[in-house]
Amino acid sequence: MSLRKETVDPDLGPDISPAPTPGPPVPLLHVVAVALVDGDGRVLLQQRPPGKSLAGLWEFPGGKIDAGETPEAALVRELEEELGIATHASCLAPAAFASEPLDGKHLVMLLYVCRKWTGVPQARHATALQWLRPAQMYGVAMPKADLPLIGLLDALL
Ligand SMILES: Nc1nc2c([nH]c(=O)n2[C@@H]2O[C@H](COP(=O)(O)OP(=O)(O)OP(=O)(O)O)[C@@H](O)[C@H]2O)c(=O)[nH]1
Repeated sequence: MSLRKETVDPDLGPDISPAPTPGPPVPLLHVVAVALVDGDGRVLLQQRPPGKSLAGLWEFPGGKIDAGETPEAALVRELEEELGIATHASCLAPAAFASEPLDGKHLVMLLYVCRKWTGVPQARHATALQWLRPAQMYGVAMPKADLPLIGLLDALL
């Protein structure tokens, strides 16, 4: 027996979303990432290195949030580790998020925008770096979770 109440909102119409299916809980993978924006409105992408999952794809710098870490602290740490640049939590503006199944888990990725940092980004972990305007990202090979973020950045920046 379905416990769902069948309602028809006159403005929204019937709720046609599938009933939630009971199943094992899905582990969430909490990730932070950033659109670093330069003075010309271009955003930094880095290429995932061979040997890592999704190798060869272009992504926003960032990584997993460690246990006990705030998202902002994780991003400041990742930017130092991956690119050798320094920024502050106060320079990270929440912008968008991605939610996508990934390798048996469910990725929840918080995307920030940052326009202020010190140092010149270096590819310490990535194969390569490139600066692109959001409109130029539509043809770039990026992780599936990132694709809805391109249009959002295009509208935002
Ligand atoms: N940084 C980043 N990760 C992304 C993006 N899109 C996306 O699906 N991911 C996924 O989010 C996860 C981030 O993990 P990661 O492996 O980069 O994290 P990490 O730097 O902590 O690496 P490590 O655990 O190997 O040390 C990966 O599964 C990656 O594929 C993105 O735009 N940026």
